[in-house]
Amino acid sequence: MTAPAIDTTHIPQNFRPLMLALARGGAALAAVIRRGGANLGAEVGTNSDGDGQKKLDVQADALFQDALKDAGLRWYASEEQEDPIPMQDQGTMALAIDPLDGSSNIDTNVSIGTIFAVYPAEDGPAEASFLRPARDIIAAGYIIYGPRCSMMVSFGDGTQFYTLNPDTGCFDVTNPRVTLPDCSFEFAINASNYRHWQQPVRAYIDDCLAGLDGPRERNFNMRWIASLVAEAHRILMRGGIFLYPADAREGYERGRLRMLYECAPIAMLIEQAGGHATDGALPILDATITQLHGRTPLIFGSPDKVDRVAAYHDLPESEVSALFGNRGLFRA
Ligand SMILES: O=P(O)(O)OC[C@H]1O[C@](O)(COP(=O)(O)O)[C@@H](O)[C@@H]1O
Ligand SMILES: [Mg+2]
Ligand SMILES: [Mg+2]
Repeated sequence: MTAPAIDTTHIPQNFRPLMLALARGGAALAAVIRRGGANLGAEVGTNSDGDGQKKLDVQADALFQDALKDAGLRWYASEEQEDPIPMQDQGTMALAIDPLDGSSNIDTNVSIGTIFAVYPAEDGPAEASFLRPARDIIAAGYIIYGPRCSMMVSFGDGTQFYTLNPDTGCFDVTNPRVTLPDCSFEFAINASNYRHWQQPVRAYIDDCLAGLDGPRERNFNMRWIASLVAEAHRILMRGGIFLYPADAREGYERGRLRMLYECAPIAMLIEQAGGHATDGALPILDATITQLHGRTPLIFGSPDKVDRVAAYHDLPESEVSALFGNRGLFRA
């Protein structure tokens, strides 16, 4: 007897067909990535949002669309497709997916991933299933293709952690309930955009960079992988904070990351593990999704760190502009 694609012990019954299909798709994509070659990182076009599409972006999209064809989905919405694809007339769920996240890392053999969000399918056009309060999300997850292939998934009752066993092809349970630890003083942000950031974000990063000599009175370390899945995985493993804020570049007024299939699912995984995820001020999941490919600023990680960023947004301009000001009075 062949092993199932994922240990379903902790997976609610109604999600099992979907999770088995996603696990089969993830294991198949992991094998493609492991094999490499075949110009997987070659630019082959642009998606609806004007982003360059790599060969592996397109291949991953086709692979998941095929893997999910009998998984009980009514709609499949992808970063790589302008409009949602109808799947099964009787499907009860609608899935949004970033089939390949971190695609600038394909050629460099750095961790990349897949992110997915699941909503109940509603009657009417596809938009009725996807354009809605983000809190309507019923499941979220990512698969990380790194030195190990792992999956994090939440069905609204904690965040579950699985790792693919390459000998059996099954995602085994690594931890059925992940708690975001708070033992890290690492921040992740693309610091090359410093001059484009708004003042509260600059003030937050200035204070981290000042280390022992600044208001935080401790040294910080920095990471930037340019792969949201890999950053989220590190933060779920050991804490810290990630920021992709809005900035002054044209087209970045709402940051870079997409609400439907990047930010909302990562926010659910982080919240369900005890962390916070905001747009700088408000929880990501308290927002309404208004566009299929719409963006939002995203800040997530350990609650005290994320809340500190929100507090900086509430400070008067004079306070965030001053080098340190009275910001040492914040304790977190
Ligand atoms: O190059 P930048 O601006 O730092 O952006 C990096 C971000 O872009 C992304 O790669 C976007 O995802 P895609 O690869 O799915 O387009 C994120 O994973 C990452 O956080
Ligand atoms: Mg992405
Ligand atoms: Mg992508």
